[in-house]
Amino acid sequence: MSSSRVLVLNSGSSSVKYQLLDMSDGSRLAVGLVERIGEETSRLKHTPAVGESREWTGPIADHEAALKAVSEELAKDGLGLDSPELAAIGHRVVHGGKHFTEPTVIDDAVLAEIERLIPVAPLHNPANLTGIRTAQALRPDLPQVAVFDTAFHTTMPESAARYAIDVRTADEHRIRRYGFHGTSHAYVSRATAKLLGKSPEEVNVIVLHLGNGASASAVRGGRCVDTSMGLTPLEGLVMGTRSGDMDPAVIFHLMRVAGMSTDEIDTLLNKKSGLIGLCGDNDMREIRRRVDEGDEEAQLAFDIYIHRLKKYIGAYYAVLGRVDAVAFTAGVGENASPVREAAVAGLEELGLVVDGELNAVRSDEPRLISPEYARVAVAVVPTDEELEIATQTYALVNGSRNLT
Ligand SMILES: Nc1ncnc2c1ncn2[C@@H]1O[C@H](COP(=O)(O)OP(=O)(O)O)[C@@H](O)[C@H]1O
Ligand SMILES: CC(=O)OP(=O)(O)O
Ligand SMILES: [Mg+2]
Repeated sequence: MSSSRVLVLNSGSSSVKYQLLDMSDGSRLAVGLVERIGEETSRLKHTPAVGESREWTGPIADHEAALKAVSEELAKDGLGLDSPELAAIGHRVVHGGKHFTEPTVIDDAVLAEIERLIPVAPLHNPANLTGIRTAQALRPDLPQVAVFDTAFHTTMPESAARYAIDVRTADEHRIRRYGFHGTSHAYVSRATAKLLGKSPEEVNVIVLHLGNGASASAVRGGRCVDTSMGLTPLEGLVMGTRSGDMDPAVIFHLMRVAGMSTDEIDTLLNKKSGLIGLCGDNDMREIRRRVDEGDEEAQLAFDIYIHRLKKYIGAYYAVLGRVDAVAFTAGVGENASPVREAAVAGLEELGLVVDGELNAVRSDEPRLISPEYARVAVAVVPTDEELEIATQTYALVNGSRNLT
């Protein structure tokens, strides 16, 4: 029997997203999500390609229990992890440091390196590790592949990757800018070139990945030359719950003047800042609803979000020199037309214009939202991290690296 199926696991801090794909034709056999892991009201939603979606709510204590529940759901559709048709399991791993520039078959040394990087990705790498270990226990015979968020950004020049701090201290503690969401930036920059009818080598693209976590990247001819996240996924844009850029002296001030501990400040900046810290909501739908009702707190949060986004568009325009396209992606970028409109408003002199009618269209397809005359294409390009992880995983276990 041919084995062309790949299971992709994207384990987040309190969720697991998964997809089972048949790589002979790229079709999805099942997709699903377990959220609120560790709470009493964990929720599993499983959607097979054939048949109805199933939902289940109840306590799922940890990522190990979540994966076992996923495996049971798959088995009900005859798609269990014991299937001989499964070729490999692909895992999203958020922090791969400087070392991992390519998808990698996981062995003990790879696991040890992912574990060593926990201090710089405390929300993400532990969940990724549990996902890998549980999957290994269920199918010890199968290749398990790690696809790193950081890999696409390893092409950044030193001038973009280094912080201007003492070189010896930085080297000793491996402090540099790694960047994240790389799988999405890679996929979306290639899909944007395709939308323009060009090859990735021919185009310069600014990718704006705006989900709950958010990051921007500058991609020159298919290679990342700068990105907004740094040592950890805290730097850069305003996010759902993370502050993004700020004067690092804010931290000393909070320690000295507010008497806060390191852990308290970590929680403040990662979980209680960004949109939720500014207005109490981190969901852009809710923020726009409040803005439309004249809520000033929500309006200010929106304005701060847009101001930062616009600064990065300008910065990456300057880094690239010539820009062929600006691509919006992820939950906010794909759905929130007011964010897209506001982010490029006033940038006509840079060749950036959004057409109101095109921007209002709702679709799952990659599409242009700039008028034909515009010098720079503005596009909405849905990301598909799971498909990209499956493609890279399958290519690696099959010995070919041809990505489309
Ligand atoms: N229709 C919509 N309008 C505005 N924002 C949306 C819409 N749908 C989703 N979002 C935003 O997308 C976010 C989630 O994006 P997603 O890319 O799934 O993030 P993550 O992978 O980080 O969980 C939500 O927090 C919400 O703010
Ligand atoms: C790296 C990162 O921020 O990921 P996510 O958006 O999934 O939290
Ligand atoms: Mg995401």
